[in-house]
Amino acid sequence: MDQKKTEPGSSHCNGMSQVVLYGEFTATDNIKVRYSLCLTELDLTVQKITSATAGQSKLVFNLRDCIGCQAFKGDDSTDVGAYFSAFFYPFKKRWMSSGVARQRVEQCFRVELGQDPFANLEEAQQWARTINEYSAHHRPHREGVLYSQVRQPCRVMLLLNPYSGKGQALALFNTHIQRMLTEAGILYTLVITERQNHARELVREADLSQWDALVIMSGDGLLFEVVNGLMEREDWETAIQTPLGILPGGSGNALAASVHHYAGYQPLLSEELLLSCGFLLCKGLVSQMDLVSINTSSNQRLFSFLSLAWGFVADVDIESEKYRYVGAARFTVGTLVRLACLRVYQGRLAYLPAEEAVHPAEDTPPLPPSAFCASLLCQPSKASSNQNTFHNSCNSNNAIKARRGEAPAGAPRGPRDSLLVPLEQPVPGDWTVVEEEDFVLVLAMYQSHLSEDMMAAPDSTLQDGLIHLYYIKAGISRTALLRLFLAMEKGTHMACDCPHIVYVKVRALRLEPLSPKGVITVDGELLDYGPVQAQVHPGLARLVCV
Ligand SMILES: Nc1ncnc2c1ncn2[C@@H]1O[C@H](COP(=O)(O)OP(=O)(O)OP(=O)(O)O)[C@@H](O)[C@H]1O
Repeated sequence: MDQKKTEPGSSHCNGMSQVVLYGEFTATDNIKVRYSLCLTELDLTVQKITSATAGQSKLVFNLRDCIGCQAFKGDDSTDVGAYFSAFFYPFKKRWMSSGVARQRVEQCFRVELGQDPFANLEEAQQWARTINEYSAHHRPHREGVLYSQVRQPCRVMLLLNPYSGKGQALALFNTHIQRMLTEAGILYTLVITERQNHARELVREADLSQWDALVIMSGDGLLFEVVNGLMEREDWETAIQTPLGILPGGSGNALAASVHHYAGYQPLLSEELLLSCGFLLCKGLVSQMDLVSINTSSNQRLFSFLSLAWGFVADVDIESEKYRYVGAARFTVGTLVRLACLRVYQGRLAYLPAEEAVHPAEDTPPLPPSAFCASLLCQPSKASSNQNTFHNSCNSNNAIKARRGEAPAGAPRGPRDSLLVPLEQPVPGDWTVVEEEDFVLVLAMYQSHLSEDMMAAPDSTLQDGLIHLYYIKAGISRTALLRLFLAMEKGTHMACDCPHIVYVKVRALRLEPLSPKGVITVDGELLDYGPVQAQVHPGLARLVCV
């Protein structure tokens, strides 16, 4: 919101863009207070014109900051006037601290052109309609990013994990998000998850034609469930195109922080980040998002939107679960604890450098269900050779389905991993095999943030078709490692000139841990420990963002 002085009695707008609507209305609580309103394609200028206050500052609201405008009749049936309210969330200086954050500003006016209540309501509706129309026009121009708009009026399934973060997601929804959705005219159904995998099962079976977006208010773990639930559907190709939205309610909130960062805003934490993500959701712009397929030797195939981690980062993520009550600070506590007992992890790492790869988008036709089954699921499992009845019947059912050209029940589907060969075979010749076998961590990122305050991959964007691979070689001192993690807050860790950290942009990778025990995480969730390989699939999903 800008504040500009104007000449007494002046009623013209900024003079920069064409005036779309002009009108004079009163305050809602005092009809003696009059305002002139001037709407252009870019902003709404509000100026008090009451004689006693003439010459006061005028307020200019940028329509880019507007999430909605509504017209309505007053509660009093004898009132012939009508009303309209516009809802803005401009960046404003924080109270008692530096920096800016989005803050809510409502502008409500009373319309009384004459004694005809219908004419008054029509005028209010015209203002609301026009403000909504021009607010929706604003689309950022970012190279290589194509935005579309969520269908209007928008119907959203909002999935909320009540136990995520410090267990306050529902309270935060009630205090911060509910009102915003109403202001933006978004129709939503709130689903509170009851158990692990509830969201995954729900989206696997849901009639997606009922929803224009699936929004997750939780940590990254619940979105991971939703992505994989969508990819397990027979119609995965269209299902995964359902726009996804993220509202930070967890402790990591890496995707939410990344989305906020991609919009070009200063870093925000906690409720301020939530308000920013709520605002982006209400604006409803959608862009493509890369997914990475993760394949394990235990025949797991998963789709990941955030990260694959082994070593220090994965250990901190899992071990710090017990400090959940401190919220986002759990990672700091976990990092300090693990630093105190720093470990070296043995393994082999290989990758396909980005410049070597044929762009996977040009080379990834959908995987025929039978081909997938042949390559991954129908290999005899240890369980089946142990005469496990459930697995035997399951495998034979799957084999029958494979012969019929159907995918096995519950099997992840998705595009073919054209850059990968089976884990039992050596990596292709154009891959780079890392010489070292002793690591402190391996971290593959495909979003900028690892948590709200850790910008692990500052160069990453939503749809760059890249995996940003970092590894830290053994031999790094505790102090140097701590310095790297502190620099990660601003994404300046590569400027630390640490000889132990390596960063490469890749399209696929393989990791074979040699240490008998360890932790591998995907999007912060535990993966079966063992050899794993991954390939990026550019723009496979869609995300509400700017
Ligand atoms: N009602 C529930 N009860 C128990 N677990 C749940 C429930 N709903 C979801 N989950 C699971 O809880 C796990 C953690 O969820 P989520 O990632 O949303 O929160 P978080 O761990 O606090 O956040 P972050 O990933 O940002 O740290 C996920 O594996 C999810 O499947």
